[in-house]
Amino acid sequence: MIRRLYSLVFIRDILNRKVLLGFKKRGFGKFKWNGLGGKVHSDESIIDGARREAKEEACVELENLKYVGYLEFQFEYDMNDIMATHVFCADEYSGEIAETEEIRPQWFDYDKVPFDKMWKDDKFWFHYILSNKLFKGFFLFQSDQETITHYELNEVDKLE
Ligand SMILES: CNc1ncnc2c1ncn2[C@@H]1O[C@H](COP(=O)(O)OP(=O)(O)OP(=O)(O)O)[C@@H](O)[C@H]1O
Repeated sequence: MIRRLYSLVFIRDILNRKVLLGFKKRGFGKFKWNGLGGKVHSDESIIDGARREAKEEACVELENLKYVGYLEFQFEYDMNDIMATHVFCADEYSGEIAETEEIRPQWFDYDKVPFDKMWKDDKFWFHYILSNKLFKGFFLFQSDQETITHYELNEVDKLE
């Protein structure tokens, strides 16, 4: 079994109850809204990977990242491969959020998150992002990348 490491980052505007999502213009998850993030490189820590992706994808610099969730994704077309995704939140940032060739960033009200244009698992765990709870989950998708065959999801007290 191969576990590949990924980061996924949600920037929150707590005061105005908004969350920043990015519209993916190319690659895996193309034309879906998601957090910022991507593959963790072999020469960096997971949190540094999260910071790097936020900068690369939306030109934003993040200091205080909170580790909030761990998600594993598996697809029936390759049962030997697991996408091990470490999910982070950030409530402050510096720099100016800007569109890049990969991502079009946009703020969404907490109650207008576009779940119908996101990965199908997102609506199961997104409430944890908005309520400051820690979570762990596993989602098995059919090869169409749209149908969830099986999932497990739990709130946890701590993440290792
Ligand atoms: C299946 N259900 C899913 N639900 C929610 N989020 C999902 C996801 N599956 C993948 N993700 C996230 O999507 C990003 C892909 O990253 P990805 O574009 O492959 O990485 P990276 O930017 O390094 O790639 P390239 O530079 O294009 O090679 C990464 O944050 C990863 O955690």
